[in-house]
Amino acid sequence: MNKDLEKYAHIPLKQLNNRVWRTYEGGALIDRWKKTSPEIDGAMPEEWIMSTVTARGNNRPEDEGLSLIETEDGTLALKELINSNVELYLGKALADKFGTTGVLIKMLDSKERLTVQVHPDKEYAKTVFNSEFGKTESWYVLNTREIDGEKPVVYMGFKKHVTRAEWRLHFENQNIQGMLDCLHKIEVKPGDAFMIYGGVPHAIGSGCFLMEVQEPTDYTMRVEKTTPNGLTIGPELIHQGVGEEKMLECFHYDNYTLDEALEAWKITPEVLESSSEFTLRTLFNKKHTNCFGLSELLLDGTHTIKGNSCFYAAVIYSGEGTMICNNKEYTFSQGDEIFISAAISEITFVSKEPSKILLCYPPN
Ligand SMILES: O=P(O)(O)OC[C@H]1O[C@@H](O)[C@@H](O)[C@@H](O)[C@@H]1O
Repeated sequence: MNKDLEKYAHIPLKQLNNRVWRTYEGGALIDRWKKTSPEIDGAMPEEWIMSTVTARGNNRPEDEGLSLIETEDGTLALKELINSNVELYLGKALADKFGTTGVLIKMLDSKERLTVQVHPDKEYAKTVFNSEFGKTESWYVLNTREIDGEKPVVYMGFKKHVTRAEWRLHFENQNIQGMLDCLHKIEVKPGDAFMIYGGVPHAIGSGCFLMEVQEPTDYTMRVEKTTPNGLTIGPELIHQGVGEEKMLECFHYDNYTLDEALEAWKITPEVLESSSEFTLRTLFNKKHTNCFGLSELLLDGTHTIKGNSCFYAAVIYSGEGTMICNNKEYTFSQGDEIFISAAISEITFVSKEPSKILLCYPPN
């Protein structure tokens, strides 16, 4: 424990940009959101937020994915700050239960379709990876673009006719169109929100800029050995070292009509509180999962957020203003990613321009 680092638990902490390599191309809309130019689609299509976990890629830097914070003591990993006093930063409940943040947040922008994939549920994660966390995730679509005339879509869930044997055959034959035809294809627009539980097959189509709040692991089982852009995916990234047979067991072979799929996974946001100065909406909450939460604050004035003894992250999607915290004033603006530790009992956000602030919560 480093006592000197405890002081940072009492101020809002802005993280440095934190782009991560993936197998798919994209990222121009992350540049646009960050107001950096030129806006470039490339191999770093994700921004990882409040990350205390590293990314799994081949021949990539060992600490890729870890969030860094600029402080008076220099640039420090968020993980190091938290470890200086886990209870102070994360809150007692989380400190006792996991000892880590328990959540990972990403901004993801796809120029090409991602590979068809699945993530572990908690049971698979425990038995196969000896991990407390699987990778249940959620998508909140923020912006879209049409790429090569293709409407933005996502794929999820097995259609009614799909069997385990058919899925295996498509994998063995690398029949990508066959795999895509097994899944429901859903056109998306900004504001759409989906839960993607561990075990559910899915793929994000091209042209989706979304926020993903998820369990904090990077376990992805991919069934495509070549990406749409022609990149070869090595065995390690196909099955994470557990072999193809075990990889195929990660899927839940449940079948859905399109209506059943939408009913199970598409979320309707609900207004929690509103006034002439703000609207607070919940997207993902206890009704959907206890792994994480996401709310959205639309601010045109002042609103105070009381702490509830756990940390959260405020991601500024648009707008600018000030935050008043422990009698000091700090600025916020579009593109900021702010860690607010459990030690902060309240923060007052005052907008200078109408602002959209995404509030991401840990497990509850
Ligand atoms: O398989 P690649 O292209 O690396 O993409 C992996 C990405 O897939 C998405 O569906 C999400 O699960 C992201 O959290 C993940 O980073």
